[in-house]
Amino acid sequence: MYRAYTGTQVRAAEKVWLDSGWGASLMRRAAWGLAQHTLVFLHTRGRVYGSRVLGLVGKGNNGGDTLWALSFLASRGVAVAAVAINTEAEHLHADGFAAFKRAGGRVVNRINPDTAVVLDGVFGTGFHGSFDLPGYLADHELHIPVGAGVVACDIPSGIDADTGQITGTALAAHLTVTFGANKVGLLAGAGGQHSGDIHVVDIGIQTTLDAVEDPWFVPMAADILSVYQTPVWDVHKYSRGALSVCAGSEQYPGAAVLVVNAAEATGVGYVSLVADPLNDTSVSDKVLTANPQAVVENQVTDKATALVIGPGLGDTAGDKDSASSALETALRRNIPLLIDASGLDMLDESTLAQDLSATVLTPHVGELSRLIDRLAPDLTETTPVEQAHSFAQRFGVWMVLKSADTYVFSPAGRRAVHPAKTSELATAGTGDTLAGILGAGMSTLDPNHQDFSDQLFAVLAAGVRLHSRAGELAAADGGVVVSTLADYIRTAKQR
Ligand SMILES: NC(=O)C1=CN([C@@H]2O[C@H](COP(=O)(O)OP(=O)(O)OC[C@H]3O[C@@H](n4cnc5c(N)ncnc54)[C@H](O)[C@@H]3O)[C@@H](O)[C@H]2O)[C@@H](O)CC1
Repeated sequence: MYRAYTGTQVRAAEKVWLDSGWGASLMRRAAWGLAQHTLVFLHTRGRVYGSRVLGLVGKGNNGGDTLWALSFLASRGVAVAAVAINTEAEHLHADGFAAFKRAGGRVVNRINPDTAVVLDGVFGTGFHGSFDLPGYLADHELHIPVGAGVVACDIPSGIDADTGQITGTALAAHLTVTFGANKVGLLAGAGGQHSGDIHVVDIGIQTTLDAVEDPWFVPMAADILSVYQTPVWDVHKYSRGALSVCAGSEQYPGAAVLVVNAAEATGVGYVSLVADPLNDTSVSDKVLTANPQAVVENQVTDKATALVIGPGLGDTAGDKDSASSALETALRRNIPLLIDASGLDMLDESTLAQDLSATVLTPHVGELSRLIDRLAPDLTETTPVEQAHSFAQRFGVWMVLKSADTYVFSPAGRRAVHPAKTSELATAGTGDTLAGILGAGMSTLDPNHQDFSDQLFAVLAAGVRLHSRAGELAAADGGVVVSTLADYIRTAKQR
């Protein structure tokens, strides 16, 4: 996993250096990095010498970076110009503007149609509230040529660097050159859809960022390998994880099939479906047809090392009794427990008062909202991401929030974000698949291990990445069909 930071955290880290007189150096390093990446970008799109680059420049330090970068580009034979946005030229960053003019830069109020690259340097991490940059450009007849590339300085203007929210509108960048570290606003929410390729420029504040106690973590492909790889040779079926699954009903038998298929594809030693075969075989027949190796048991047995409960559960009295007993057993035995979908409706004050340090809730945004209405109506946070973070800490429970992006929150407030990679996973049944993947990973953990919390965090974040990677592979292969997603899990584990 790599670390990403909120804009606020990066600004705080920068301040340490600014207060000791390093401001000008930091800006020059940032601008140098922006210029170098812009040169490479120009090169891939055609020529550098004689090409035109125009800066959209605001009055703050983000504009200052951009003006300095334009001055560096001019020294490589690029024709540079700038438009002052939402301010007058005399209010632009003084040193940056002086360097820009020394380099032969011109302030203009039209965009030359031959412009190859537009640098977006209107707002950076100092942005707050709302701004409509595309609207501003249209109002001032500043038309970005159709073929021009857009390179954002630090962050596309108008994105909240803490959250990725865009309250107004923003220009979508082909490339964002960001400073110090990757920012959550470039990865999450709408911000993630506007930042294009991201390049991080080291401006010399790394030691300060390393000391930040609550960064965000972002899972990578390498985490799938390290967490979900096939174990060493001296294992047996139970030590590889024995997952109990309490899912499916006469009405929704497919949910249980999807959970079990995904768990098997992820790699688990033993899967047991909790069902009463004497009562109703509609679920167990389907699970056994798809997975003959699965076992049907009428309770969570002592062999189980984790339980997934909730997907597709029915609402008959028998279904509810069986699910309550499974939930109670898992909590009493303190095995890792994943509660999804209708299982979330089983939570009440008394469940939430128990030790939930090995329990993971996996709501989507609608389910989270219902959970909060029912069990924490006094939460003051307003966005689902903040609410899930707060809910996890209040009740000492793990949360995996499923939205376009997926978020992981630990009871101690540790947090990970997996940015949306494909919208193809927004389809019924993918949540059941995720539950199966995470359940398989959780079944290998021992809640009494001293590193359990770190291990569970890694299992959840890497599992979310694995699920997404499977979706990406399926999408590239013609589209996600949930019943075959498990096949792509196997492939995703190997790459
Ligand atoms: N000072 C330094 O040494 C460094 C600065 N850096 C750059 O500085 C940027 C941050 O610079 P600033 O703090 O000057 O802030 P910005 O350049 O992001 O914003 C500039 C101005 O816009 C105003 N503003 C904010 N929201 C607005 C809105 N909705 N409508 C209209 N005006 C609005 C702010 O009040 C501020 O005066 C970073 O993103 C980065 O590009 C980095 O290069 C690192 C080093």
